[in-house]
Amino acid sequence: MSLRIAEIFGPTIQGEGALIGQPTVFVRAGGCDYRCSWCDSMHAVDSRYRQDWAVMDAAGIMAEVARLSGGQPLVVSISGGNPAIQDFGPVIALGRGQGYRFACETQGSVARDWFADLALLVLSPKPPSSGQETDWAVFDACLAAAGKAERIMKIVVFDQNDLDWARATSVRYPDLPLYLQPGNPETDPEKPVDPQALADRMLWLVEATVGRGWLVPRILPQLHVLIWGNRRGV
Ligand SMILES: C[S@@+](CC[C@H](N)C(=O)[O-])C[C@H]1O[C@@H](n2cnc3c(N)ncnc32)[C@H](O)[C@@H]1O
Ligand SMILES: Nc1nc2[nH]cc(C(=O)O)c2c(=O)[nH]1
Ligand code: SF4
Ligand SMILES: [Mg+2]
Repeated sequence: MSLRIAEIFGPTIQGEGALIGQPTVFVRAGGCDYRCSWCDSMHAVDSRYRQDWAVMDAAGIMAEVARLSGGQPLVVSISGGNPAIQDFGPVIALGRGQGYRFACETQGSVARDWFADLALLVLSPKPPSSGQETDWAVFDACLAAAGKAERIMKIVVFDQNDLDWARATSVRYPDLPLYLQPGNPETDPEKPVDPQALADRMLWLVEATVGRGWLVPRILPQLHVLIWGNRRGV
C-alpha cells in the first residue's frame, strides 16, 4: 500500500492548536479535495507539484520518521493536503508498535476508520473566506470515526464574517474544544511575513472574542510562522 507524501520533516515544534510547542515530526500527505483561497501548503495540494511528491509505503515513512527523530518516540503529526483521502492506517499501526503517537490535521471532509487509532484528531472546518463549503454530515462522521481519540476543532479566522461562522459552528459542537487561529494572508514561501501584521491580527481576534465576552475559544497564533515565516519544512 503506497502513499503520496509531499514532505517529511522535523523534529520541529508543533506550531498550532492543542499541542503547540510540543516536539513533533511532520508527515505531509500530497493531495487535497479542497482548494482554500488562502492555503499555506499549496505544494501539498496542487497537482502541479505532484512530481515532487514521493510514493512511499508505511515502512519507508516510519524509517524516515525514525531517522529524523533518532528513534525517539515522539508525536508524529500527519497533515497535508488532506491526509484523509489516503489510507494512513498501516503507518499508524506500524508507528504505534514502535512507540510513536499520532496526531492528524484534516478539514473533516472524509471520514476514516484509522482516526480511532490517533492520539489527537484536529478537525479544521473552513470558514467562508476559504471559499469552501462543509458537508456537516461527513464532518459528524469524522467525529464519530475518532471514537475515543481526543478531538479538537481549529478554525482559521480572517475577518468578522469568519468569526461569526466560527461562533455558530461552536454552538453546534459545544463539547468540542475550540481553537481559533488568525489567518496568514501571505502564503508565498518566498515572501517574508510581517510579524507585526500577524500580531495585529492576533490582537484583533482577542478583542473580537474575549474582549466582547465570548470566552469559549482558545486563541493561538501559528508559532512556527512567527519563528520561521513561511519557510517550508519547519
Ligand atoms: C495546510 S492544512 C492541512 C490539513 C488539512 N487540509 C486542513 O486544512 O485542516 C493545516 C492547517 O493550516 C491551516 N491554514 C492553512 N492556510 C492557512 C493560512 N493562510 N493561515 C492560517 N492557517 C492556515 C488550515 O486551516 C489547517 O488548520
Ligand atoms: N511547525 C509547524 N506546525 C504546524 N502545525 C500545523 C502545520 C501544518 O501545516 O499542518 C504545521 C507546520 O507546517 N509546521
Ligand atoms: S483543506 Fe487544508 S490543505 Fe486543503 S486547500 Fe484547504 S488548507 Fe490547504
Ligand atoms: Mg502549515
